[in-house]
Amino acid sequence: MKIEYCKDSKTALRIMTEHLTQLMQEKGLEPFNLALSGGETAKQMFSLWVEEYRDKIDWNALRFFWVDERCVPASDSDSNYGQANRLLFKPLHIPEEHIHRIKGEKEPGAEAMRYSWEVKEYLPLFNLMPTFDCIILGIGNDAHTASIFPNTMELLSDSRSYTVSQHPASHQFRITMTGTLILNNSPLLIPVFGEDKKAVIEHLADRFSPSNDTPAAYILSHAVDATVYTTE
Ligand SMILES: O=C1O[C@H](COP(=O)(O)O)[C@@H](O)[C@H](O)[C@H]1O
Repeated sequence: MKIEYCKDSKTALRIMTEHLTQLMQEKGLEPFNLALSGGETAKQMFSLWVEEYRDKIDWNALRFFWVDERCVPASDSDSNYGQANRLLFKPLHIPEEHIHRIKGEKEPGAEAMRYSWEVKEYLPLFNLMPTFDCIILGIGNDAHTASIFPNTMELLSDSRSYTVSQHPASHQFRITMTGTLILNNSPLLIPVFGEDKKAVIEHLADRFSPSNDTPAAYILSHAVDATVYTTE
């Protein structure tokens, strides 16, 4: 695991995006299967991509999938897909057939199974499980990642690809990629910023242990190729 300390969040997102374009160039062949996260960090990233990367990324080569989704309709301001659609896909005219969304409006258990199948159908397999060309992960101020929270640690080693989770405070249902799929040989790019995350960031380099037993610590300790982009 590497940590890149940058002077501000925009610089961190630019360096992360250069890493993404390098991965795209290395793969060469289309399509490039990218899993997106949601939340505030993703909003900043989408705005930057539209402002500065409109002509610098081969958008047509990308196929978009999600790390997690809140179980709400796409029109809800909480929807991770809705946010990406408004801030990225519409401004860049991304074709609908390149977007593989999790349907947050459907019954969560059935949708988690359906999406696991959709991902399996489109992606190459590694260790009999789908593998993405890149996963952009987020980390919350409680050290959750994807929608795997400190009280749903069992989802880190769940053998399914996607399953149902629940936010510990709001009790909102979520559909999340499991730790097993996150760790299935995909490069992980992880932008993490903000005053409210300072305490989490301080522990990012620490190994997963009984005294550091958070979802983020588990993923970062087990990943073969993970880079965190943060501020000084
Ligand atoms: O709820 C979520 O939170 C995490 C972190 O989001 P942020 O707002 O702290 O940037 C995000 O990665 C995840 O996709 C989202 O559903």
